[in-house]
Amino acid sequence: MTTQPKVLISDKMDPRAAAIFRERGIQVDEITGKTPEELAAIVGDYDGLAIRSSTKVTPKILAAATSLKVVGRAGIGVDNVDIPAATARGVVVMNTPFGNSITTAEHAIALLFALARQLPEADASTQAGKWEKNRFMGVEVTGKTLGLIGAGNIGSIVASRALGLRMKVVAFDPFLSPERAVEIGVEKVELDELLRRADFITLHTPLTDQTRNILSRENIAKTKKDVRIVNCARGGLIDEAALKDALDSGQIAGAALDVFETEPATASPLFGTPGFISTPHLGASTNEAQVNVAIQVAEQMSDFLLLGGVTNAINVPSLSAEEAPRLKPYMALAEKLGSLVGQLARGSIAGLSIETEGAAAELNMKPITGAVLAGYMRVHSDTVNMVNAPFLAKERGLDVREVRHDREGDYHTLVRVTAHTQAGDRAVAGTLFGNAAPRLTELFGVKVEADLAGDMLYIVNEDAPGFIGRLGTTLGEAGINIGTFHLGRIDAGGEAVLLLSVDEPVGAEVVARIEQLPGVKQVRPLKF
Ligand SMILES: NC(=O)c1ccc[n+]([C@@H]2O[C@H](COP(=O)([O-])OP(=O)(O)OC[C@H]3O[C@@H](n4cnc5c(N)ncnc54)[C@H](O)[C@@H]3O)[C@@H](O)[C@H]2O)c1
Ligand SMILES: O=C(O)[C@H](O)COP(=O)(O)O
Repeated sequence: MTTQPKVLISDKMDPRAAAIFRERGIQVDEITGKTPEELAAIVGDYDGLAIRSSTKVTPKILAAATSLKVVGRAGIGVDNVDIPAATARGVVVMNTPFGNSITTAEHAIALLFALARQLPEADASTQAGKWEKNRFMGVEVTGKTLGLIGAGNIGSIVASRALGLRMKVVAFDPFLSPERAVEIGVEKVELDELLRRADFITLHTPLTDQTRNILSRENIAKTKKDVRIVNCARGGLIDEAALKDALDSGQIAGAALDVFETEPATASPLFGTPGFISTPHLGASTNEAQVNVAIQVAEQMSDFLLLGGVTNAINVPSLSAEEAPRLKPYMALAEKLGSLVGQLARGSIAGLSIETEGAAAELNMKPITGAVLAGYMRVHSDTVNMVNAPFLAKERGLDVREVRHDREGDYHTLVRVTAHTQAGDRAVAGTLFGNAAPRLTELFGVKVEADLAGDMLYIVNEDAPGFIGRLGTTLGEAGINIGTFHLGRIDAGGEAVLLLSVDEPVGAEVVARIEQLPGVKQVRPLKF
């Protein structure tokens, strides 16, 4: 007799989630508001953990969750889940990528109006018995320019609403294709131009290494005087101290934050600053959105626990039980190649071609393509997964081609990913050693043999004597240990490509020092 799976709902969720679990024969407990220690003490009993943003699924919680098979996030952001730790423990992490997008976009628009007309201050003043009609002079939004940082699901909905308000929308998003920009009615611009032109700025990116502090002190200083800023995405996208200084100095006219660097934000230097508005991470808090995400997460988790079906998983591909063992190493290879292309991309990529050769050509290509796209797009968005990556690629106008070759090549099995850019085609390829271990074999026309794992460093330099010694000294002086070293070149004395694995990330300062070495053309830290 099979035992009934057990799910713990550890954050406040619409009751429909628990009802669905029960209807499907899953035991469910709703225990919310626990400290990490209290959660660690009880989580070991459960096969599934259903959460929103309050529960932090840390390595400690995962270590205590000895029966856990799936974490279901009723919402979008999974930055409260340690994905590598969950993956290492074989725990599937799934989210509901679209259920609360409209609601969050509407909150951004609500905050935009609240800033434009100083609604919270006017309300407080009126209810305090003052009738300060002359104190609150607002601005119209009609005809104003909205700067959208991040034009994904939520950003594009915000754009549609802003266009309806007769605003002009300019967007900065490296993944936004020119065609998609036209489709959603925005003008694609670089960040500096957005900062210079926008009367209102709204942020809709995940928090990644690239987006952290995207509104830094330096960038806030580049904004148009009297700009108004809205953040309903993630704390950490804006330098909060710099925001406070810009409000105090009058550089910016207002700022509305739904999300904070540290949450719950029960104290902040921003509180009480004139022109500052805040809400306690309410972006997704409407009845409609909470019903959507609760139903969706409970259905997805039940399908997984009862039937093995995988939908909207962040860390595993959707696969049938028969295909899984053969495809698994290929998907690891494909994801690494996609990630390599994404991390080394310069400028906009119009399309990707994915080719298979030898044994790989006999397999179902869809999961391989999904893994390439997930690796490629995850560099910029932690919400991309195997299931939604192909959909998002299509939506954003990325031309994806799959080619299966019958020919025999140098390797018994090969996957090649070619990025089509304005500057030409750039290809990377890899094979499986022992049918299991992913190995890079070709990097932009240069033959290499390298694992893609952990922290790495990519360097292009002029092939000349003495360089490797100077590079070793520079890394050594920075206390960075080299793990493996792979060198490839087309011709002696021409251009050489180096791929190093290093024991710790190479920071911006060390990268700058390497860039100063004679003959160096490009340096890029990579992470796999
Ligand atoms: N406040 C809330 O309650 C609430 C609710 C839902 C979602 N969110 C957050 O909103 C954010 C956006 O969600 P989404 O569903 O639109 O995600 P999404 O993945 O659909 O869109 C994110 C967009 O950001 C872009 N992007 C990535 N890196 C960028 C960079 N360096 N510069 C500019 N753009 C970049 C991506 O290309 C993508 O188009 C997420 O962080 C999510 O967690 C907050
Ligand atoms: O990423 C999300 O979906 C939002 O931040 C919503 O978070 P919440 O579920 O805690 O409201």
